[in-house]
Amino acid sequence: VVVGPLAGGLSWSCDDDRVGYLRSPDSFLFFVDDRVSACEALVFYMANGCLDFESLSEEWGNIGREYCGRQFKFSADLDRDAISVEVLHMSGRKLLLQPQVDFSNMDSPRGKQLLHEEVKDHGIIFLPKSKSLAIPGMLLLCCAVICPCFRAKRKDPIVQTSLDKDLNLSKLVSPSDVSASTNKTPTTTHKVVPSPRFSLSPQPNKIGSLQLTINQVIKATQNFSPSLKLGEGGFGTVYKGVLHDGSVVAIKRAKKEHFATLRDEFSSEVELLAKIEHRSLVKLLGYTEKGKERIVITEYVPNGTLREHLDGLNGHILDFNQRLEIAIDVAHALTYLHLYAEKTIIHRDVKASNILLTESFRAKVSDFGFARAGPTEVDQTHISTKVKGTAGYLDPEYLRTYQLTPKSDVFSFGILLIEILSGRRPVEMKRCFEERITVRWAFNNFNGGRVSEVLDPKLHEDVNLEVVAKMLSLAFHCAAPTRANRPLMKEVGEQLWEIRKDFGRSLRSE
Ligand SMILES: Nc1ncnc2c1ncn2[C@@H]1O[C@H](COP(=O)(O)OP(=O)(O)OP(=O)(O)O)[C@@H](O)[C@H]1O
Repeated sequence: VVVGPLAGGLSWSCDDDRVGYLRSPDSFLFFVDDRVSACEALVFYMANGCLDFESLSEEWGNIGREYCGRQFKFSADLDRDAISVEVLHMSGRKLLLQPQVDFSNMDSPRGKQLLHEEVKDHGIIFLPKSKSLAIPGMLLLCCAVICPCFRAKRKDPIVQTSLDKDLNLSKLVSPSDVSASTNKTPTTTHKVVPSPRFSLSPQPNKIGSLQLTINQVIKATQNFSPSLKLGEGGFGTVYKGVLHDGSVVAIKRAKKEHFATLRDEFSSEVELLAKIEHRSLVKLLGYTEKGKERIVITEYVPNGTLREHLDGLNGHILDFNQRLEIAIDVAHALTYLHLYAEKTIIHRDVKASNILLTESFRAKVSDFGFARAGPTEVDQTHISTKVKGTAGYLDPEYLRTYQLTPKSDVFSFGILLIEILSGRRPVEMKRCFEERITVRWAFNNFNGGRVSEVLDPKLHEDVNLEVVAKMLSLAFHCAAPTRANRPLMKEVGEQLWEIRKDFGRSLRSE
């Protein structure tokens, strides 16, 4: 990705790369061959201590250069053994690029935490110069740049088939499915301590509030009538069911032919669903098993999937406000799963076709077939498990290391946010090469100041572009290649709330 040295410039080594740069009293220019990866490269080299810190002296302080459509200001703080990179304001994107992390008191516990955690925020990246932070070489960069293509090559992403079902990816599946690990990696810092605050554990012998016999299920679905079929997923077929009291439910029937392999997923879904209760999560109502039938009964959500609505299949185009509300609902649902359920729950398959919409276009996250309980011990940073999820939404770090944390959901959410804004699927193979990987295409447009290009052309309204830019910026933050650089889901929700306020203000000032 990085080529150099430049004519008349300098260069240094970073793993296998030679990093070229030019510097003058007032400029600092990296030379890379790919605009998209340039910022990632910069962050990567800094994170790995590959910048030539030794030659970094006072004279290097406060030098800047417009770069990637942004203005980076480098400041060496040799006393603190650290370097900061500040993104300066650019016209038109002032708010977006405002520093969001206050480093004024680096001696505070939070300051120390930042110093040691290698935190990147929108406005400032503050990195210790210690090389102990070294992250496995170019893999990180590859994840940022190549990984979307990597996924696309393996599976036609238009099909959006779950990886677990994708034979091409079976090689990626770790033999150790459930081995919890307490191994720490230098980049893993957010420990998840589950709070029992909203524990809603059912009786062990009674899952859900609705106990139906198989015969009642057959009656409710008119013997699994095709006319009541709502859809089909990897684990089974979903039917609309009408109970004797007239209430409507969704009934998911496991496919018999895959029953043996699906048993785990089904029971995982049932166990996890039974423990959660949130308005933006599809509620488990009951579970029935008899012989080779496994039936999950959930709340019926009547208005189709988010993906269908983005495609305009229901004859209705979601307006910007509805899209923002949907993003907020999903963020809240995931925050609940990560923080407030009895155990930390990682959904692992956040995508537009797993977001169901109510009649008033509020979102409910569904499909817990891949969901896993997250780390349970305080010093446990991740669990090691098979890679499961859907091509295009998969966290590259999880794909590479098999280490699962709630940040994998954050990555998928970032991809989903771009999907919500653009209407495009994460990978669209029928488009020209530059536009196939939606996150990359969006990032290019964003950096080129062409925010409006990213907006779904089906949206027939004038949306304040600063609001769109903020949402995009948040999406890219979520989809950072390494989990340490992603926000927590709770923070994502908080930022979306702020964006909603801005959006409201922008409407009032029109
Ligand atoms: N609770 C529900 N209410 C209404 N419709 C539902 C409900 N659950 C699922 N559906 C419909 O059934 C379809 C299949 O759902 P399911 O969760 O089994 O699979 P999927 O998420 O589409 O695919 P996969 O499981 O392979 O990722 C959904 O796309 C949706 O249209």
